[in-house]
Amino acid sequence: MGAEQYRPPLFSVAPMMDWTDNHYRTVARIISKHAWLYTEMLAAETIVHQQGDLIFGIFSEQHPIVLQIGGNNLDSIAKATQLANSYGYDEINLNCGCPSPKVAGHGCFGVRLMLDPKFVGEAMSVIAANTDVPVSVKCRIGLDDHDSYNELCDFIYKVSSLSPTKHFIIHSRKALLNGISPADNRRIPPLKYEYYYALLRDFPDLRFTINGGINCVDEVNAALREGAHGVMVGRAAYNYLWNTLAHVDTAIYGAPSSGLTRRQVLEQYQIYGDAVLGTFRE
Ligand SMILES: Cc1cc2nc3c(=O)[nH]c(=O)nc-3n(C[C@H](O)[C@H](O)[C@H](O)COP(=O)(O)O)c2cc1C
Repeated sequence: MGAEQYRPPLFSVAPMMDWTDNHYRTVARIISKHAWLYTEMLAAETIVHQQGDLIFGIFSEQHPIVLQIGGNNLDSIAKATQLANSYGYDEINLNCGCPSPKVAGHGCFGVRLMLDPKFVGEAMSVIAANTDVPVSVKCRIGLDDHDSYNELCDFIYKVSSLSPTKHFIIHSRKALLNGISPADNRRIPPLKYEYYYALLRDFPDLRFTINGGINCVDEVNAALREGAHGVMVGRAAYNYLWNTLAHVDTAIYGAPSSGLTRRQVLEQYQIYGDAVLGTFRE
């Protein structure tokens, strides 16, 4: 699909390990019908090992929903994508941004993949060959000393020319692989939105979602007015779930909001909870 036909989500909730799980996504979807929801990163090897409901675990209607895969083994990535097919994800995303020592350290994937754009191109081609839905990459603007705008352009250029990837989500700070914690890696390296906006200018045929430090619907709208193709919100969509999501449908999509009160949201979540409990045999 060419980028001209492909429209990235205007608003999305970021993948967040242990946070954007099935339960979070269920509540988020009750509040907003339009926000795109990303799963936590699921390692390709884990998907292949566990297979099926245990790992994907979508019990409620959560569309539009994007599966984020992590990994560096092409066979596992291919198999994980095939296994995901019957769960009807709306897009498949590859994690090229995680700095955690387990992932980018001895796992050698996550943000470490930014050093090997050729491999990312191959991985994205493998994902695209095994799914019918659009594919995307979520990355940082660089890592350690590899933090020049030229290096970021080189990554985007190679991945997009070697694969059908037309959509990149840019967490607009670099990662530091010097042993600082993942939480500090979301706080210490400064945000450089100028890199993001330069990509919009320099790659007009691609689509870019901005991410990092965007904390409320007003700031989402401001980024869209600046020309962002899409805006992804992470921590604020979790820590201030109601404030962030209750107004998204009207403010961003111009659609009626769910109009539900907090109590009604909780009641609907309870119905879902009861349905899940009903699936367990005593
Ligand atoms: C608890 C937590 C877990 C995260 N897990 C992931 C993940 O699995 N995959 C990923 O690409 N990013 C992950 N991130 C990073 C977010 O997706 C996002 O890029 C980052 O928080 C910056 O956006 P924000 O400033 O809006 O929070 C995680 C962030 C947090 C806070």
